[in-house]
Amino acid sequence: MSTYNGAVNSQVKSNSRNRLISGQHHYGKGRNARGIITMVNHGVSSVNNMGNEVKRFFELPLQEKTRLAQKAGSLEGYGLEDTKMSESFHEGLYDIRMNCYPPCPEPERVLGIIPHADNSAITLLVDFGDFPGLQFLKDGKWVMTNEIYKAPEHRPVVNKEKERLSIVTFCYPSPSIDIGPVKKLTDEGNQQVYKNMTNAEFFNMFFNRKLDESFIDSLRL
Ligand SMILES: O=C(O)CCC(=O)C(=O)O
Ligand SMILES: [Fe+2]
Repeated sequence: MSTYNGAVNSQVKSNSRNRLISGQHHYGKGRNARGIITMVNHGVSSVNNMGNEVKRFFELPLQEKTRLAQKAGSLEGYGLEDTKMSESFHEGLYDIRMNCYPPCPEPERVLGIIPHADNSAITLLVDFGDFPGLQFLKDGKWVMTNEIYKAPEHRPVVNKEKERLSIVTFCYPSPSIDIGPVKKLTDEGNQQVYKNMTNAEFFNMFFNRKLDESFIDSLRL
């Protein structure tokens, strides 16, 4: 891990024999704590094949990629039907995104994915680049934990010469589940900061948010 422009760079480290976690990047304490974990030796041998398939996908003609792409307003894309998703996962929802960052001679001018904190409960990211391509900022906010644990804000960056691919899996709780600050945390003398709602209501608010206003502030009580 190294710092760059006030952000923290995290990259997959080379394996040592049987450790599962090669890097735990925690920064801040208590209310400011946040973290990113790098997993190795996980035994999921298909990960490299996935990388090759993603590479093949991004090499398809633009027309073909557009045909399969995510439709506006839908969480689904690349061949999955809405019903398939809910049938397959009774409890939670999983959303997979494949990203391709082609090299750019002027990386500082690339817009790409803007700095953000994911709205998923857990994000699993497989990184197929061999250079640090994901940066974490120090100011994210984690709604469900009453501001005590915060989602790290991050942004992918592009390289001048090399392409980078990633596969990101977002894990969400069931839409009918009630989310809100964990009771134990508000019982400990901390005032509840955010509203309770179902995960479906949270998503509805998220996708209908006003882009010129702070989304996190709209969730406050
Ligand atoms: O591809 C990456 O390194 C990060 C992508 C990301 O942050 C996202 O898809 O939410
Ligand atoms: Fe993200």
